[in-house]
Amino acid sequence: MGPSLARRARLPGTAVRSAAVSAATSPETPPETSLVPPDDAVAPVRHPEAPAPGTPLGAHYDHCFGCGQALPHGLHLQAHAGEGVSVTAEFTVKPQHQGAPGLAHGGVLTSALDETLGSLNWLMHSIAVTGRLETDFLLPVPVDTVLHLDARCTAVHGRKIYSDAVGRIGGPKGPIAVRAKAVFIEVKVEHFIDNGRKEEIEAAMEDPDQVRRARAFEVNP
Ligand SMILES: CCCCCCCC(=O)SCCNC(=O)CCNC(=O)[C@H](O)C(C)(C)COP(=O)(O)OP(=O)(O)OC[C@H]1O[C@@H](n2cnc3c(N)ncnc32)[C@H](O)[C@@H]1OP(=O)(O)O
Repeated sequence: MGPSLARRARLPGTAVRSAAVSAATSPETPPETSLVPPDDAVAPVRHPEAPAPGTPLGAHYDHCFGCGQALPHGLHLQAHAGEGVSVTAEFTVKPQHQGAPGLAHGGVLTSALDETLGSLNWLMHSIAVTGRLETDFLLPVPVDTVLHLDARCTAVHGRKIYSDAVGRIGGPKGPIAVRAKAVFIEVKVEHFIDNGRKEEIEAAMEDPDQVRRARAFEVNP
């Protein structure tokens, strides 16, 4: 039998060293923004026309990796509006989401958290993108598991929207398998129009369904 992973000798050249130059402190890279809201941050405000608690939010864009139904390998995450600025969501881990054999890939779990956190913006009628997202992986998540996600916005400071989320397994009250904190940054719709690939932007803007067209960019009609 081979050595256990823990006992395996370190490969040549893989000794842990501290980086000589930190990308975060190089002149071109802005410093990391804290995930803790500053003291003068304000409470998030639920938009008066936000969907009532319990309402399914549906997919904001058919081709979204997180919630779209058009991608067979996507997460097909189903989110529901909660009280205040909160959402719940479910994501079932499928074989195409594996990292280690039979277990969900960590990046996929982070995507599920990102998508759930992103849908909070719909309740505030703001358009925002993920600026920073930090995930703690607490339990392995096997294939076929339903991940029960719960996200809430905690504070707003200028364009910065602070939020956190947990993902539980074994039921909505089960143990926390993953949790995340995030800062989303409010943007204008031009963020997508100017940066997205032309084909998809044009197709989304030509959608005759006004709500679907608006939701592709999470802009409330
Ligand atoms: C339609 C919705 C789909 C939802 C899908 C799920 C969510 C996603 O995955 S979105 C995709 C992933 N995210 C991205 O692609 C974003 C890429 N980044 C960018 O485009 C830009 O860096 C962007 C827009 C975040 C910020 O750029 P810019 O508008 O120039 O911001 P800038 O004026 O420098 O900063 C504004 C504030 O935000 C803060 N900030 C900027 N970037 C970040 C960041 N990455 N992390 C944390 N804070 C940040 C700044 O410190 C500043 O704070 P303060 O007002 O206190 O000084």
